[in-house]
Amino acid sequence: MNSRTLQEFTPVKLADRQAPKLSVENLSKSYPVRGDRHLTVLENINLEIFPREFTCLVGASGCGKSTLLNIIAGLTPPSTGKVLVDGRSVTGKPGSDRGMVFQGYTLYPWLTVAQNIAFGLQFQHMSKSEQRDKVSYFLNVVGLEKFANSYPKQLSGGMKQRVAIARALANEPAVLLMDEPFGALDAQTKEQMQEFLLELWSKTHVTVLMITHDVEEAIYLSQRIYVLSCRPGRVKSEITIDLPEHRELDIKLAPEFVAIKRQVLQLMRQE
Ligand SMILES: Nc1ncnc2c1ncn2[C@@H]1O[C@H](COP(=O)(O)OP(=O)(O)OP(=O)(O)O)[C@@H](O)[C@H]1O
Repeated sequence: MNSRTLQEFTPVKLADRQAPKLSVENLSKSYPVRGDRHLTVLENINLEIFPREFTCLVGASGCGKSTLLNIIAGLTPPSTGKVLVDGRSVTGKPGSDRGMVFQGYTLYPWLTVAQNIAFGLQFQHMSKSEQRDKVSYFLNVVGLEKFANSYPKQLSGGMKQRVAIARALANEPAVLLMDEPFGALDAQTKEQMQEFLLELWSKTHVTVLMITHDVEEAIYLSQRIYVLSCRPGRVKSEITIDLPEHRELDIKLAPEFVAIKRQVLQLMRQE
């Protein structure tokens, strides 16, 4: 395989931060409402996401999280401000720089698991054998080798999201954007997927920006959390999650975890 392998990724301590991988600068979004009035959904948002960091954006329902992620992905235009990946302004749909995983299952039902993962690769200059190598590599990464020839309808919800994550990772995005990827899963599968995602991140150290309204999920997965205020959505607080990088699910019961959860919930309740 020509592309880098997962083993080549090594974690970077927050203290050794490089230039941000993704920045959002002075971004606002308004929608026209009746007459000549406007509804401001996002106001003057500034974010920096650093290489190999897992960052979550939390906020109450309706505060503009999906709108912000869709703007970063290029699916919705901002009213003002800009989004930069590696210092370059980005426009247009998600591509090789920004991979996207949505809450709903977005696999192509007529394609097998392997074909779904390969989907984006056909648009890259890559030979068939390179594509095959890459697909089997990412099938292995998400633990679905035995399901390569299955169709999405034969998979559970958690497995479908693993395929969606593998498809996004196969394009080697600079940043992986995730919009409530486990929102549709039952509580037990959700925890299994959180464990899976954290393990995957510790192997790949891919740069992730994920939105969720589940505070526990955000703390468990992230190194840093941005808390959004509501109406309009503004960055209310930035919290560094000072927990060990290797986390078991039981950490959710640890006093230091509960203290961070209390802090974040209090910030959200003040809305
Ligand atoms: N196309 C649109 N036109 C007008 N208002 C919109 C449009 N899209 C979103 N909004 C408004 O923007 C606000 C933020 O919506 P958004 O879906 O981004 O919030 P959210 O934080 O992701 O919510 P949730 O957690 O419930 O998914 C809402 O008040 C919504 O009604």
